[in-house]
Amino acid sequence: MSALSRPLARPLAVSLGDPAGIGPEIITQAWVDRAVEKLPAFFVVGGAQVLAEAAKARGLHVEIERIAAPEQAMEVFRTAIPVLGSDDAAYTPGQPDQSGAHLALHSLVDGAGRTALGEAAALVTAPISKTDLAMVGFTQPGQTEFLADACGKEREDAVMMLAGPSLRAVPLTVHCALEEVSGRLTKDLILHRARIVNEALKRDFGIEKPRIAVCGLNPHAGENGRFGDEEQRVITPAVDQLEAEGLDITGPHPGDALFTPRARKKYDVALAMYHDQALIPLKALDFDEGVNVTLGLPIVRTSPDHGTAFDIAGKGKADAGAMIAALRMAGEMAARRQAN
Ligand SMILES: NC(=O)c1ccc[n+]([C@@H]2O[C@H](COP(=O)([O-])OP(=O)(O)OC[C@H]3O[C@@H](n4cnc5c(N)ncnc54)[C@H](O)[C@@H]3O)[C@@H](O)[C@H]2O)c1
Ligand SMILES: N[C@H](C(=O)O)[C@H](O)COP(=O)(O)O
Repeated sequence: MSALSRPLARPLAVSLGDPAGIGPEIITQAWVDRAVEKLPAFFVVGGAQVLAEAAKARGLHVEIERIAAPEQAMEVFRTAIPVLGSDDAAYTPGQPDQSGAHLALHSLVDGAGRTALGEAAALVTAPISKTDLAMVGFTQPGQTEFLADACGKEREDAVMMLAGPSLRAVPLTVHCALEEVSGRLTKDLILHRARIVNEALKRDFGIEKPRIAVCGLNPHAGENGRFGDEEQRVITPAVDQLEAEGLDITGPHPGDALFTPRARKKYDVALAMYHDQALIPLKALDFDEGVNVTLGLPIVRTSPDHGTAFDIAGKGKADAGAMIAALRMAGEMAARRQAN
């Protein structure tokens, strides 16, 4: 048995996400599919009643068992969904409220804390609503920044990557208004995040020499300065420096041309300049299998690429594929770290 196929010594922690979203139903679906999908053992932090009702609404027959400590999940997972902690809320699919937001926040905080303490092999977060969490005291733009804070890292160190079967893409700037992107895009930011991506693809994905392709910001990568100068002023100097450091990196490439099927064969990851430049191609290609993974942290964290989907919650329509992919990827990354 290779080190990577050895079972994980600890379970994954799964945070519930907003209980009014599709998180609870796709978690229960993933548990039902655990054997077919060969998923590692996981426990959910809080929400036993929410999970039971979400499963029922989806027509799933699941057992739910409260556990007192994460290690109990390894055994319990075979026969029931292990749930740690007694936090709960009413199940009101599609109708988020403050008590649900409190539950989502507690689940995230506790799951992250336990993973950082080594009680779980990785953290898999179900989707939260940033708007609703902000109403109960969540101050960060998203879970990525929350986890940087929780792990005692700088915000710049936590790098969002979206990964699916067809593409890996990193937005170098993330949750900010489009008009702020140019100002936030500095040479230092590109250098810092590209180095983190390079190391993480080696360490967590086993890619010996990652091939990195960098997008321009402007149409046609600026068309030699006719449509903007960020390529000449900021992006090209950063790419040149990274190349001189020994990274296998090219660009800036026109952002549209970089996502054609032919171009995608030539790199392992695309560095995009802003959120939608990375997430539109990823979600267009791989929505039902896309994973949001945070690079650069001491813990492994993944999440499905979609949001709370309040419009379909509780209706039996939510596809659990991205959650299953997030659980699988977290298990593989944790196994790789366990082996090294
Ligand atoms: N990982 C996360 O925590 C995460 C990711 C993205 C968005 N969000 C949050 O979710 C909320 C809603 O965001 P949004 O509307 O932009 O995106 P969304 O992904 O929730 O929904 C977009 C569309 O895709 C559909 N959809 C989403 N997931 C699906 C699934 N598994 N199966 C079938 N259809 C699915 C929805 O019904 C909707 O029509 C926002 O508050 C946002 O901040 C959270
Ligand atoms: N930008 C992410 C997406 O659309 O998939 C999403 O908002 C999640 O971000 P956090 O993981 O930082 O919450």
